[in-house]
Amino acid sequence: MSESPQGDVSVALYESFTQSVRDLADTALRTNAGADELARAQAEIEAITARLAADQIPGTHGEHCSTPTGVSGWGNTVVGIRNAAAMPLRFSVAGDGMRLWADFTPGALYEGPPGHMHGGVIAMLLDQALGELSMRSGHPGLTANLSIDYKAPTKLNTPLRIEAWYDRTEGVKTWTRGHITTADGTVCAEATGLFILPRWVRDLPPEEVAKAHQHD
Ligand SMILES: CCCCC/C=C\C/C=C\C/C=C\C/C=C\CCCC(=O)SCCNC(=O)CCNC(=O)[C@H](O)C(C)(C)COP(=O)(O)OP(=O)(O)OC[C@H]1O[C@@H](n2cnc3c(N)ncnc32)[C@H](O)[C@@H]1OP(=O)(O)O
Repeated sequence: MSESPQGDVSVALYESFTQSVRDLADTALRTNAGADELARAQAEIEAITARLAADQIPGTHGEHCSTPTGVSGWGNTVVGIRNAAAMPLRFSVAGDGMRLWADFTPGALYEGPPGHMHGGVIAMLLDQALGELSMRSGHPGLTANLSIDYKAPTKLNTPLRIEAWYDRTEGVKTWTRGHITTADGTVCAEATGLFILPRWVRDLPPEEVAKAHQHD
């Protein structure tokens, strides 16, 4: 059993626990249960929440578990394995760090136009993909600019692929690009991002900056 930063809980158990919470959110959205059943379920959910809240970290997971250059990803709203609001995306990264991708099928929780993904959620996923690629390519930074062209409606409950690749670096500025495609290769949205190594990181000793990475 691998140990988490917070104790002797395995990663697999965190993943499975959080997936159950996600399933609850999806089911809560789509259930046809009547008033009595909803009231009973609500009381049970609130009891579980109170039980788990009896021992919890203050603030956010990232604040609690990060160092200046070692960013904790477990609470991340796109990839966080402990974040029930995250899909979560699971990126594969090319050996040279110059490209990454993830396959996913968004469900009802991510709806904007009926039956379609919310444009803000699309932007959020692309921000993460392009930002994570910036880091994986060895040029970490915060998003300074993200530009998105929405080319075709992005259907829910349909297999999609998100992909990001390296473009170029000029000093502290790195540009990456990416898109979301359907199984037949239709591009639903494409993006360009500018990621800047912030001044407060630039002011760290160079050996600290070189260690910038994302961990559990
Ligand atoms: C906490 C992470 C720290 C990052 C590095 C460390 C470790 C990274 C490791 C892991 C990261 C992990 C996961 C990341 C994955 C995905 C996360 C998704 C990404 C996000 O969700 S992230 C949140 C949203 N994001 C923000 O919250 C940024 C708010 N913002 C700022 O924090 C500042 O605004 C900043 C830092 C952008 C710049 O500030 P600054 O003081 O460091 O830079 P400064 O002013 O010195 O400019 C230097 C040169 O950039 C040019 N420049 C500046 N801003 C520009 C702009 N907007 N457009 C075009 N050019 C611009 C200047 O013109 C100058 O250019 P020149 O040198 O050519 O004159």
